[in-house]
Amino acid sequence: MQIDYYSNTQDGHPHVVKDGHPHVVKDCRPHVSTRWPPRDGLQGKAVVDEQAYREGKLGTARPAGEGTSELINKEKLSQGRLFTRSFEDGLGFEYVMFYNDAEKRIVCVFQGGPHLQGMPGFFHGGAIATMIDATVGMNAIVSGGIVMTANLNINFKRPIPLCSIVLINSQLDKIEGRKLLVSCNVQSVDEKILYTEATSLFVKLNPEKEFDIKELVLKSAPPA
Ligand SMILES: CCCCCCCCCCCCCCCC(=O)SCCNC(=O)CCNC(=O)[C@H](O)C(C)(C)COP(=O)(O)OP(=O)(O)OC[C@H]1O[C@@H](n2cnc3c(N)ncnc32)[C@H](O)[C@@H]1OP(=O)(O)O
Repeated sequence: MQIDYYSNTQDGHPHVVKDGHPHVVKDCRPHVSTRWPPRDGLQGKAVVDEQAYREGKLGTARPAGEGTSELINKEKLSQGRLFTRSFEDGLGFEYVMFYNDAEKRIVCVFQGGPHLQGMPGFFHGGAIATMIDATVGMNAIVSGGIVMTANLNINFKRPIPLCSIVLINSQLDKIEGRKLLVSCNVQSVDEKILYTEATSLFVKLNPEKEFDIKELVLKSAPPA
């Protein structure tokens, strides 16, 4: 068995496991300790300035002493959790993903809980969008490495009943340089109802940049 992206599967981090054919992507438990951004076990180029992160400087808009407020303080950052793993068991996002490496696609079996309600009795559109982003995002990550969502287009065709089980079928369509185009649909388990369709664009973070995530945080800081 080969473990990608995260070498430590005991620490509560999400991780990707390649396990023969089809490859299986498992998002590990317990979700309550899942943290983002990842700090341990990330293979390859670090995207976070570890020292700055530990010292709580990562989210500082400007160097201390210039009278600027902290964007994100160390304590709050340390409480970070993967959004889809931030609910109590059964109340939020319950899912497992199966990755087929040969076909570059993921099937996600998703059962949302009652805290994802929008219109009474149906899922909130944002919850559906989150699960779509997580699935196409994982497809892009396992296909291309560290990426961020640049564009996500969703057509909601039918409301999805709360607590029902659905399939999210995701497919890598094209890679153009740093851009990965991934499409997906959401269907009932018997594949008779098409609930949602989506297309997405993911961009691989620029390898020329030294601190990608840090730079993004700093760029996003509101004016002092
Ligand atoms: C790592 C291990 C993880 C392991 C597991 C982790 C946990 C499990 C996670 C599950 C998966 C969750 C997945 C969620 C992922 C998010 O939700 S990410 C959060 C939402 N996204 C964001 O906040 C991104 C905000 N945007 C940005 O930071 C920047 O715009 C980007 C996307 C990084 C791109 O910036 P850049 O690197 O400077 O790229 P840039 O040079 O501007 O553009 C590159 C190319 O893309 C094109 N492009 C860029 N944006 C667009 C756009 N919106 N439309 C069209 N084209 C565009 C450009 O035109 C350009 O094209 P070419 O000229 O090359 O043909």
